[in-house]
Amino acid sequence: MAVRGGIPICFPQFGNRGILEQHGFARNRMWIIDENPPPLHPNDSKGKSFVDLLFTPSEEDLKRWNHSFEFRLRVALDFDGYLTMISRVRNINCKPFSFSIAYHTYFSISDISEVRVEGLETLDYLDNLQQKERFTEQGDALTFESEIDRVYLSSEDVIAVLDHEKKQTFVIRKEGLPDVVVWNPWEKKSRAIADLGDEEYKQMLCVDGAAIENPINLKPGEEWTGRLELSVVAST
Ligand SMILES: O=P(O)(O)OC[C@H]1O[C@@H](O)[C@H](O)[C@@H](O)[C@@H]1O
Repeated sequence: MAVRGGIPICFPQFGNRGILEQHGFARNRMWIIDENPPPLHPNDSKGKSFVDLLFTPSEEDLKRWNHSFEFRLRVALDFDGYLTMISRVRNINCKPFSFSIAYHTYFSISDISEVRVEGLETLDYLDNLQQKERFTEQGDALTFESEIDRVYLSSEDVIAVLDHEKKQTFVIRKEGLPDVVVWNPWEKKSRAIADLGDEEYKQMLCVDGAAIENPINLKPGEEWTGRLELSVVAST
């Protein structure tokens, strides 16, 4: 089962890079509201509407991935339309563990042929369509003419998804998330995905802030923080 839209959290595994189900279990679990989370910086609350969520592994999860953790997620929206998602993962066990994470962000776009992505030029990437082999991107912004499923490595922290037809640009700002996944299933794979209409690939593009190539290591008691901020600006 997958969540086909919004921003599913892939954790503690990305894709099939591990022993767990595709993209890990966090996206298919119930998170609870965290009434009293450890404080964040005051700027993360000021002028924002937000909710704090908490996910801890069930007995069943622990049988398959034997690491106790607390995953806190703040989802905040401010008056200017900035959406911020702050993840805090704490190791509450007595042994270290490592994990991967991706904010699997589905952007709604006018038409895949009208969109380009800036910020990934000249980077190395792992191509999931070619056994995760490593390639280097050319100097141009990314445009789309066929299926794409890549993990771009160690990018700058600002990526832009420009939509010519809608005359708008999604701006992705990320911290603690060095990698960027770009995914569009295109026509053939869309037909095989039960919860995606045959033509819906044209109106979607996933661009995820992620930490995949180098998993994050947490010693007992340590906490990792990652943040993703999305905004939409008018463009020509
Ligand atoms: O169908 P799922 O599990 O939501 O995954 C969708 C896609 O997610 C992408 O992030 C992966 O790179 C693709 O390989 C995968 O097909």
